[in-house]
Amino acid sequence: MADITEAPEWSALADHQAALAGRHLRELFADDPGRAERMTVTAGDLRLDYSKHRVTAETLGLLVSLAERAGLRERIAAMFTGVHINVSEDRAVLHTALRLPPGEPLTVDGQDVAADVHAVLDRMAEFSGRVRAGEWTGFTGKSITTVVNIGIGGSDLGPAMAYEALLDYADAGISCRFVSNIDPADIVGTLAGLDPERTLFVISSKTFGTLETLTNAKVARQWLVDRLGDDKAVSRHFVAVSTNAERVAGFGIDTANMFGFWDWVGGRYSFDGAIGLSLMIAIGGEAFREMLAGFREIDEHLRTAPFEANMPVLMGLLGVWYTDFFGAQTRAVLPYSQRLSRFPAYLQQLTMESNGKSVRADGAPVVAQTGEIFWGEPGTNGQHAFYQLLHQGTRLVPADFIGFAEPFEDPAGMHDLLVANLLAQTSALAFGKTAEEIAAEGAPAAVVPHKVMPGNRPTSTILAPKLTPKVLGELVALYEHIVFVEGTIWGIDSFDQWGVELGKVMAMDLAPALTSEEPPSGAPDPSTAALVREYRRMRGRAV
Ligand SMILES: O=P(O)(O)OC[C@H]1O[C@](O)(CO)[C@@H](O)[C@@H]1O
Repeated sequence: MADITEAPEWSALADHQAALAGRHLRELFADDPGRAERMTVTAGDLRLDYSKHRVTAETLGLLVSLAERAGLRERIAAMFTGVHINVSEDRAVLHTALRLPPGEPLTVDGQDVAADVHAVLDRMAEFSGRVRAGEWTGFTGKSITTVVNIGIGGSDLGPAMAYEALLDYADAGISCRFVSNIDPADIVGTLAGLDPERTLFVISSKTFGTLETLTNAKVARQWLVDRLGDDKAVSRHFVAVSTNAERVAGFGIDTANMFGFWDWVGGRYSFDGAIGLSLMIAIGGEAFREMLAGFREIDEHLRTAPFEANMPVLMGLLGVWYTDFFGAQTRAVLPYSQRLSRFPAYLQQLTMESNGKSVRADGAPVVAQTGEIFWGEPGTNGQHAFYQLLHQGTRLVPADFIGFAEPFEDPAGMHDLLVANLLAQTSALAFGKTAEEIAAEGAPAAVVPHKVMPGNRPTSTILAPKLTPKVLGELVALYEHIVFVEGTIWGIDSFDQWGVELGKVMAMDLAPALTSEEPPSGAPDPSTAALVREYRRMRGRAV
C-alpha cells in the first residue's frame, strides 16, 4: 500500500503551504473580509469558527481532496457498520453503537449489538434509579450518599471528566469520587472521612486485570469489611463494570451486579456506556440519555455532512495541516469553563493513546508525523501561566478555544468577563500587534521589540449555548471523530494501544527487586539497577 505522503494531494498541499506560509492572518482577513462568516460550521449545538486558521478556500479544497484520497468516506461507513478496522486486534470499533437510538437495529458479527447496548443501558438506569431513590441500600440498610469509582485510563478519565462537567445536574444528593492511581495517597485520601455504611464502590475495568484498579479495589474492600465487620457487606457495597464476568466473580463481586460492555468498545471510548455508571448515578438516567443524544447528533453529522461543512472532518484535517505541513508538535485545548477542567486530561488519553503510532495499519513505518500532543488548562487560568509562549514564543501552537453562552451561576457578571477573555485571546493570537502600533503608543524604542505580538497564531473557537449533558456528548463525540479523521489520513490503527504494555510487564518484573529481603540480583539495565539500589537504600533495605 502506497503511503499517503506519496499521493499527489499530499504534494499539492506541500506546494500550497510553501506559498501560504509567508502570509499573515491579517492579510488573509484583509483580502477576504467575508471569511469570518463563511468559515463557520454548525454541528448540533456546537458552532465552530475556523476563520482564524492559516487557510484559504484553496487549502480547504486540497485538504478535502486528501481526505477523499485517504478513503475517509469508506472508512466512516466501515466504522459505523462494524467492519474490523482495529486490525491489530481484529475487532470492530463500535463506540458509536453505544448511542444508537432505541429501535435502530445493528447486527455485527452475528450479534444484535443494538439490543445488547439497550439492555445494559436499561439495567444501568434501573440500578442508578434505585440508588438515587435510596431503594438500593448498604449492608446496614442506609441509603448511598457517595459513589467511589475505582478505575484508571478510560475507566476513570471519562466518568471523572463528565461528572465534573455536569456537576450542576447531580441532583440526587449523591456525590462521586474517583480513584485511579496506584499511589496509595489516592485511595487513602479518597476514603478518608467517608461513611462506609453509605458508600458504594463501582469497580470499573474493561479487562478486570489492571494492577492499579484491582489493588485499589482490594484496599477498598478491606476498608469496608474492617468497618462493617462482615464479608457479606461486600455484595451491597461493590458493583462492577467490565467485559470479563469471570474475573469479576473471582474478585468476589456478584455478577448480578455487573454491568457489561464489549471488546468493540475501546477503553478511552467507553464512558457513554457502562463505564459511565457512576456518572449516571449522579445525574440520573434521563440526563445520561440526553448526553447520548448529543453524541448521536455528532455521529450523524460525521456520517452525513459534506466534508466541507463537517466539523470533525475539518478539525481533523486542520490537525494534519499543522502537524505535517507546518511542523506543529502540539495542540492546546483551552476550555473557558471551570467545569471542563478535566477535559484536556481526558483528551490526552483519547487522542494520544489513539494516534501515538509510528507504524501504519498494515505494519509499514509511517512516513509523516502522527499524533498531536494535546494539552491544556481552563481559561482564564492558563492566561496567567503558559499563554506567554503561545503569544510570543518561537513555536507554533494551534489552539482550540471552547466557550459557552449561558453560565449556571453568575455573581457580579463574571461570565461575560470570562467570555471577553476568550475572544480577546483568539483575536490577539491571530492579529497580534505590530512594532509601529506599539511605538505609536509611546513605548521606548528599546522596549518595542519585547512588546511586539507577532500574531498569525491559529485558533479554532467552539461556542455552545450551555454546558448541558447533550452539549457535553456533542463535544466528546467531536473529538472522538477528530481522532478518527486524523488516524485515517495517517493510515494508522487508532484503536489499539500496544505501546503501554511493555512498561506494565516490566513493572511486575521489577517489583520483587524493590521488596525482596535479599539484595536483588537482576534489573533490566545498569541505570535501572543503580536506581533500584538507591531506592532500597532510601527505604533501609539490604543493597
Ligand atoms: O479498563 P481497564 O481494562 O482496567 O484498562 C484501563 C486502561 O488501561 C489501558 O489499557 C492502558 O494501559 C487503557 O487503554 C485503558 O483505558
